[in-house]
Amino acid sequence: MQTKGSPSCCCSFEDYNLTTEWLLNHTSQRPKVAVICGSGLGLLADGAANKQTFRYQDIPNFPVSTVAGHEGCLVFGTIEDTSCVFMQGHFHLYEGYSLCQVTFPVRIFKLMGVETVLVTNASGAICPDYKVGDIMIIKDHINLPGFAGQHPLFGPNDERFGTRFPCMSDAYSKDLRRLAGQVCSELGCSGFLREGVYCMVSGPNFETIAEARMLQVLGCDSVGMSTVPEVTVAKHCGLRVLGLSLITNMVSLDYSREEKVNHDEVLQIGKMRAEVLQRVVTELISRCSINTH
Ligand SMILES: O=P(O)(O)O[C@H]1O[C@H](CO)[C@@H](O)[C@H]1O
Ligand code: HPA
Repeated sequence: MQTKGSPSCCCSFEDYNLTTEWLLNHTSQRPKVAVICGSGLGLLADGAANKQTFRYQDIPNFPVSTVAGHEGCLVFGTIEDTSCVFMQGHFHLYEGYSLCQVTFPVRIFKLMGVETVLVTNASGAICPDYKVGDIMIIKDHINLPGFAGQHPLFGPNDERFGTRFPCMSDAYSKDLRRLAGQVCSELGCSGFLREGVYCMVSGPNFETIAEARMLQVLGCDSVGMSTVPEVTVAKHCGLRVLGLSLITNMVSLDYSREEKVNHDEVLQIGKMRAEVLQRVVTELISRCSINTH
């Protein structure tokens, strides 16, 4: 496999197979649900039992995490009867990885037998009604880097994973969104629960005010630097997807606003909401298997 910075797909089917075989030989878990933990949200794995952890650097072909708040561990475990795998830390374009590398784990999960992917992230609110600490069920997304030619499915299509032209109008499972809404209200989160449109930007800088205003005009409710590539690849290979975004900051839409966003603040809000998010994720997973596609 090529290293950082490749423009289009740099992973062959053999690369995916080798990593899958390695993992299947090193764990007896056969996960049905994968959870991708966003910035500061690695604690989501704490709800699992019978945990077995691998550091990314020890897994053949796996990229490594380079950003604070991303532990860089793959954790297998069980929640009730459901076997799961948690990515404590995911990868970003701004780290210098190609989108093929960013999405590499998703295809590994598919080959391991995963059926459902739960993506989580930290994002900034564009919608002025949102508040810091809100949990947003992702209803839809805008792939801004994709418009500029940065797309994880660029290059020859491998039909073993999916079709050349995947449909994205139902990227986020309606059933799972409904279930997430139910679980959140049962756990007392209705007061800070939202549903909205997430927009991916490449980062690593946070938005200028003019950019933020543009995103608002485009219909975005929140903005972040991840998730969309993983969801696109997951949907391409037939996985069902649920996305939860934690609103960690308000994006400045106004030149008179003095606050400046920074990554430490993002991680701090992650810590503040980690426990409640963990309960939501654990409950969702325990109910996932009894809910069909
Ligand atoms: O999307 P995740 O990785 O959760 O994190 C978000 O927070 C980081 C910026 O603080 C960026 O990585 C952005 O994408
Ligand atoms: N912008 C982009 N990415 C982010 C933000 C933001 O305000 N907050 C967390 N990730």
